[in-house]
Amino acid sequence: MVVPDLIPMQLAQALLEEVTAFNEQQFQQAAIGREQQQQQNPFVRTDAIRWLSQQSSAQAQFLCLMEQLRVELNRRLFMGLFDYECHFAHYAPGDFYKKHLDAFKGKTNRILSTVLYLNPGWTADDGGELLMYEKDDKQPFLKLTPLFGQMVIFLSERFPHEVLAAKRDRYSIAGWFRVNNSIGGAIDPAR
Ligand SMILES: O=C(O)CCC(=O)C(=O)O
Ligand SMILES: [Fe+2]
Repeated sequence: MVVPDLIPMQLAQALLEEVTAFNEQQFQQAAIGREQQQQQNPFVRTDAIRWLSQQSSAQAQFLCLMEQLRVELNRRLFMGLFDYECHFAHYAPGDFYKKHLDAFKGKTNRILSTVLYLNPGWTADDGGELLMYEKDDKQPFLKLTPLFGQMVIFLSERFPHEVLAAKRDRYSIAGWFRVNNSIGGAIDPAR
């Protein structure tokens, strides 16, 4: 699902101002894999991330809206979503994220992926598209320009996707609605 304006434009603007004001030390190099198996792999992805928290009113407002969406998805679609985690992402010119799934069946608590784009004045010529694939297809069924304020929402286990390199700095908030897999003393999600 692609939604052009899920959140108020003023809030998207405030989030953009925050993400562009962070310096390099306030980002971390993005990794792949879960918890202890986490590793950095510059052949797979080269973006930098920073997890959202209640540290600013814009972040708190965004998390609050996503909480409302979680409750509504559970109410109307019985998705059993337990929580939501998300991070800012900065792709410098040339950065990419190769084709991947956000979750693997039976090995995940991530159910629904969301990406909010924070790139005013982005044109087709800037690159940085999100390519979405059906299972084993070689050709994407969707090539999405990361337009300001636009959010894409998709099933984490279902759609492989990739981020093409861009000519400009590319900003977004990537997030995941998760289920609670805690069982027999093993707490999952961890936090
Ligand atoms: O930024 C995007 O368009 C997608 C990012 C992504 O696939 C991820 O962070 O898992
Ligand atoms: Fe992804």
